[in-house]
Amino acid sequence: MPAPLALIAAGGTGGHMFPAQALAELLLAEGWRVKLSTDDRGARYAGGFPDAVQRSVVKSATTARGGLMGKLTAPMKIAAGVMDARKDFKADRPSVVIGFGGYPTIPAMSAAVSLGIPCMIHEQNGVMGRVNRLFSHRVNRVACGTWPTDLPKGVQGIHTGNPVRAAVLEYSAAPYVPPGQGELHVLVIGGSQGARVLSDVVPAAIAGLPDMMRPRLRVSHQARAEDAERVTAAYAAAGVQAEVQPFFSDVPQRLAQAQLVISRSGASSLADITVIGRPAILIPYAAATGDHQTANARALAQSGAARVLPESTLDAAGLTRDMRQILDNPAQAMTMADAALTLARPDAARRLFEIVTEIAR
Ligand SMILES: CC(=O)N[C@H]1[C@@H](OP(=O)(O)OP(=O)(O)OC[C@H]2O[C@@H](n3ccc(=O)[nH]c3=O)[C@H](O)[C@@H]2O)O[C@H](CO)[C@@H](O)[C@@H]1O
Repeated sequence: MPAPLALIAAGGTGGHMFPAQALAELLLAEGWRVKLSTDDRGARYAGGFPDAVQRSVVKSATTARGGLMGKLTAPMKIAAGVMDARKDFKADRPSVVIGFGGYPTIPAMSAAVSLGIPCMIHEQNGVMGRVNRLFSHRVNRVACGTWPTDLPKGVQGIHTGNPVRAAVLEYSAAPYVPPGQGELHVLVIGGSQGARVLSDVVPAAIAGLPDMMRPRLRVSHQARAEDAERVTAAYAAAGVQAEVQPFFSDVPQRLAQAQLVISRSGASSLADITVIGRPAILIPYAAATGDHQTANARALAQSGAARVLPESTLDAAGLTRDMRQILDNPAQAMTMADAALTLARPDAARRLFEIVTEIAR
């Protein structure tokens, strides 16, 4: 008998793909076969998936954003995608279908529901996304990465946490070195696509730190390619050593080394920060659907793991003050790092796997 097949559907941003990758890694380790269904945008984030994961790139409704023509043709594209998925499922006979949200999951989730294949969704955020909402009443289980989560009426969620990649787990609860008299490592990350606001405000805030502190700083700043030059110049002008990249492939190591993290509050970024356990200043993306990044950050703020700065009141001087309160205060930094660890769910992938085995046919 061949090993059971799990069909994982995810797409759009890295935010949906990274937790999917974590579950795929565990399923393979447990002897399952895994197939990933995503669209061409999601496929750009599939590089980290193990080679053993089969890939299927679906026609997705993401093109619905492509102006009036895109909107008019979207229903047809979705219908064609569902038909393709139904055909594939009849041939592949997956034992279970797991959706991680995003438009590219519509074909797989629709096909699973209509063919009666056991299926579940994982919602990463503190407010459930549009596509997951569509299916939340029709799947066998709803797993939640953030807790509490704003779910549609009548939907019961199971708190699993957001699974993190194996590379993050390697540094799970790695000892924290609080800020002292030596080098001070600051990691600035904006999510899978970077964040312009961090490039606008963080270098200016760092330039406002005391003369005695700046030469000791070692900043890793993720900036969009188009912002990289001015960010690099701003750090150089402030006499601060900084590495500026559009995407750091070694974020887990950099997190482990950091005395302080400044970040958006995307679900996986927060999962990484809590699993490794580092103090953070969080700047939620105000335009995220349902303001879910503010909801994501709430538990960290309430437990004292992070300071949360709303974008509407963000300014360089205020950020400088918040940075100093952490970098000048090792005991406070240590307390924040410990509080982050109390929210960690390093076993999130395992919890998801348990639900998978419970519902699989
Ligand atoms: C702008 C936006 O709408 N973002 C959403 C998107 O997240 P988005 O894709 O922006 O970001 P997440 O924070 O969820 O994930 C980013 C991941 O990339 C890693 N990383 C980041 C920078 C870097 O240089 N290298 C690197 O490896 C982080 O450590 C993290 O593991 O989907 C998430 C899950 O639905 C949501 O919570 C976010 O609100």
